Order: sequence, then structure tokens, then C-alpha cells
Amino acid sequence: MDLAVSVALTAIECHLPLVSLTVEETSYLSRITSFFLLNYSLIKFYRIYLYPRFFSPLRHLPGPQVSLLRYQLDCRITGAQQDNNVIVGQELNKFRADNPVGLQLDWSRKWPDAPFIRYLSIAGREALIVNSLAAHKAILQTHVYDFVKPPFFSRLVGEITGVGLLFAEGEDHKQQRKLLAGPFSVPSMKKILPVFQRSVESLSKDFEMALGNKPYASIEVIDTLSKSAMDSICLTVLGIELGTVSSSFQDLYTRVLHQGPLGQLLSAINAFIPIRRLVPLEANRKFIEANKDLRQMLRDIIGKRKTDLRNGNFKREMGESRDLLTYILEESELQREQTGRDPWSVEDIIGHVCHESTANSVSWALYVLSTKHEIQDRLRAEIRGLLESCGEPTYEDINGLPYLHNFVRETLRVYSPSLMSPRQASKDLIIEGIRIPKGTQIDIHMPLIHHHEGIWGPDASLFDPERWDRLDGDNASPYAFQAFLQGPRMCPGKNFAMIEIKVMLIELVNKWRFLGIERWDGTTVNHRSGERGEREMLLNGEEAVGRGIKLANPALTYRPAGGLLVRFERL
Ligand code: HEM
Repeated sequence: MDLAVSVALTAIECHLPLVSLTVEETSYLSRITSFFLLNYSLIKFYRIYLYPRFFSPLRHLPGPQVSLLRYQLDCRITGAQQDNNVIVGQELNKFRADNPVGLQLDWSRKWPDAPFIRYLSIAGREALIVNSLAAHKAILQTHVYDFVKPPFFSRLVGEITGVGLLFAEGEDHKQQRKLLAGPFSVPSMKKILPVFQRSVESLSKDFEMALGNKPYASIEVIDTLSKSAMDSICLTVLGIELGTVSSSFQDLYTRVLHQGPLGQLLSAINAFIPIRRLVPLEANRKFIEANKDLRQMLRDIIGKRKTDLRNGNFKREMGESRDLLTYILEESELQREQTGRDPWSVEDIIGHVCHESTANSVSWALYVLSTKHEIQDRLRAEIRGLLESCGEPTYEDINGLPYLHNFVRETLRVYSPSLMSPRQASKDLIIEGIRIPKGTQIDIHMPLIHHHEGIWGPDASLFDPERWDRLDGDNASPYAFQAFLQGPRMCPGKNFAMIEIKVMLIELVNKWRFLGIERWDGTTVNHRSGERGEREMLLNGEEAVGRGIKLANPALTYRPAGGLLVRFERL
């Protein structure tokens, strides 16, 4: 756009009589170049500096200020005090914070009553952070289809999850969601439950192996749970037996999701400037290859399942407790018969193989249980009460456990697995009395609402499962809990994720006692054990995010930087 305006202005200027006379001596080419560069620089100066500071209708909103030509590379992050850098806005500051949403939490605490907080991103682009229940409702419900996913987000996340439902808009999105209602419904989840229950048994085997004959041992739970959730998702979503391809999946997903620092930097740059195909670096090549292999594996599985279903083989094999892919393909087949076209592509289905969020939630649940033993004891008493009374619990039995339900919701509230969902205004809008111009970026940060003291009280960041029994006023609003978002774009996998997390916790809490978290500095040598690093046990009071352990940043989820080492014993 700016380029086009500069070219148009240059064309006009070069043909003005006054200009033609004064620059007669210079060659035509250098005249065009000079005018073009001057126009382009002036337009950029206006866009980057003058517009956000003096002309934008959003300039009066609360948020960090704009400072001209002040680089803050050496400043310590102090959140709310930090100015916008004129070139990179707040982007560098975000990466240098000790929490992936630390800066945004500071701003929310500084301006708790503002519906929106404004900050500047790269090259003076304005972005609004949603900070009130009413503003969330307007964006997620009332104007849901007036906000679209911004291109940088589809490049950042879409290259991992696929570009299916998550990036569908308007009527297309409504249509796809209608079709998914059956596969993700409660009756479908009830049928999938036995598959979950079977797959979590392998989780305890990993704990058994780590323990051996010792009285207690430690296990790195993030990798262990991620592997288990991958097994579980392979069985429940794709209908693939354990141990057949799930380890290759795990390996490929890890290479795609957990790249090294250079890989992460490339992904971040690629989100804004599409450089993926141009950079001849090893980290980039590995990412592209892993991604390609992963998609090919999924394509093969989906293709084979389609053929099996058409031949009537698969349903007979799996009986009643079928996987989600089968449900989706059956629904798809019905639609194809009625409308003559496939409602979903392979890319759409790929996005449903998401295992990281559930594994991440159970990791944080174990963190809490290890550091708050009274919560662990209470949860175990409830779970054992159920198992003693009924053996293999049903869907209703599991969802009928009030403390487990509160515990899981509180884990998702304090350690929300999704940290951000961005949007972009597709037209000019007025929300909460604020005029939002078309194209404005809107950031929904789930932790902001979850840790908002005006909504959840002064102890908003404390882990307290019983708060769910005392909901009143603002915290009783559906928009006070955003782990799965709300409205028409809410996560369709919510029931799936909730029951999966509960089944994993029932298995673990029933069989193992969690003694504490080992914090491992990894830099010194312990003279008694000869092991590198001192191990310090975290036992209580570490629930405030970022205090007990160092969080990874940049990260798309809350993740302890050096893994999570849980010490446990057999019950
Ligand atoms: C704890 C686990 C999970 C959490 C916290 C979670 C959270 C979310 C959130 C916040 C969104 C909205 C993203 C956005 O619009 O930017 C979303 C969308 C989605 N989730 Fe989940 N999710 C979880 C598990 C799952 C599972 C297990 C599945 C599938 C089996 C799933 C499938 C989807 C799909 C297909 C969408 C796109 C929905 C749409 O745009 O209409 N999720 N999820």
C-alpha cells in the first residue's frame, strides 16, 4: 500500500512543471529514485511515528508511551513503565520479559478498568489488548465474525496446526462448526471414554520404569505426559493402536513444536515476513522436512481410513468406541452424498491432532499437587471414593466428582494452556465507546482475565479450587474463564480435553504420591552424588506463575524453561 502511494506520488511530482525546471540537470532515473525514496520515507515516518502519536483515534487509550529513536536494549523490563520503541514497538520487550505474557499482565494491573490497552508493535502498528469482560463479549460473541485471524497468526500457528477450522471465517466457519457438533458431542465423548481409559495405563508404566526398586524417584513430566497424550490422541482421534506410529508422530511433532532458539526466531520472523522458503539454514530445513513428513503421515492415515470406511471394514473392527477421525469422516461422507462435495480437506483434520494443551495442563496439575499436599490428599480421597464404589467409572461418574472438576478448572485458570488468540478488525467498529479502525490488531490474552483482580478478587493469582463453589458477580460470567475461549469460536475439543485430563489425573493420583518439584540449576556439580546441578525441592507457595520456576519465553504456552522434575513415590 505505502509502496503504491509512493509510486503514484512520484509519478505526479516528476511531471510538475516547477519540479521539471529545478531538477532539469539530473537524469530522469535519479530524479525518479530521489522522489520515490523521499516520498516513501515521509509516508513511513507518518505511519510509524506521527500517526500513532498525533492522529490515531486510539492514541488516548491507556498503554505504554511512544518514544522517538530511543532503543531500550539495555533497560531492565519493568512492564508498565516500558516505553514503545519507535521501530520494534514492544516486540523485543515481550521476548525479554520473564513470563510470555508478563508485560501484558503488568499493563492490565496498571490499568485494570480500561476495556482496551494500546501498545505499538513493529513499525508503529497499533494493537489493542482486551482487558474487560464486556470487551471480551463484544469480540467473542456480538461481533465475532467482524474480527478475523490476522495473516501473521496463520503463518505462525497455521504452519503447525494446518489451516482448517481455526482459520475459517464467516459462513464457512459456521458451516464447519455445525458439522463438528456430532463428532465432539457428549454422546461421542462417552463412546471414546474407554479408549482414553485404556491409553492412560501406559502412563503409569513410565512412572514404574523411572521408580524401579527405589523408594522414590523423579520424572520429567512434560515429556512423559506429552508422549502419553500423543498415544492417547493417536488412539482417540486417529484410531491408531499404541506403539504403531505414535513414537514417530511424537518425534516429528516435537521437532515442529519445540524448535531451538534459531528455529523459534525464524518462525517469529516468518510470521511477519514470509522467509520460510528462502533461508538456507539447517534449523529451517529441519523444520520444513519434519512438517512435510508429519503431514504426509497424516494424509496416509486419513486416506487409508477413508478407503476402509467405504469398504465397511473399520466400523466392524472398532465396535462402538470409535475414534474421532471415524466420526468426522462418516459425517463428511454423509455431506458428500447430500451436497456432492467433501466438507473437510486433510488439512482441516490435521488441526485436530492437538495433544500439547492437555499434556501441558496435566503437567501444571502435577506441579500444584506436588507443592500443595493438602489439595493432593483431598483430590485422592475423592478419586479413591469413586474407584472403590464403582471400579471402572463412567463419563457421568467422572464428571460427578466436584473437587476434581474444580481442580481442573482452577488449573486451566491459573496456568491457561493457551496464552493468546489474536484478531484483526475487518471493518470500522465501535466497542465500549471506542472507535476501532479497520485493520487494528486485537490481542486476547487468556491469563489477563484469569488473573484480573477486579474479576477474581485480590487473590486472583492464588490456586484455590474452592473458589469455583463461591462464584458471584463478575467471576460468574462465562467470559471470566477463557481457557477454551467463549462464543461461536470456542474450542470444540473442550469436552474431549476435560475428560482426557480427568482420566489422566484419576490414573496418576490413585497410584502415586507427588512429593515435590526438584528445581535443578544445572550449573554446579553436587559433590555427594557427582551429578551436575543442585536440586532444590519446591514444596509450597510457588503457585504464582513465574515465582516457583522459570518460565520459557518466547512460548505459545506456559512452560517451565528447564522442564518439570516431579519427585514421587508409590502409594
Ligand atoms: C486443554 C486443552 C485445550 C485447550 C486449552 C484448547 C483451547 C483452545 C482455544 C483457546 C481455541 C481458540 C483458538 C483461537 O480461536 O485462536 C481452540 C480452538 C480449537 N480447538 Fe482447542 N483446546 C484444547 C484441546 C483441544 C482438543 C483436544 C481438540 C481436538 C481434539 C481441540 C480442537 C480445537 C479446534 C478444532 C479449534 C478451532 C475452533 C474454531 O476456530 O472454531 N482443542 N482451542
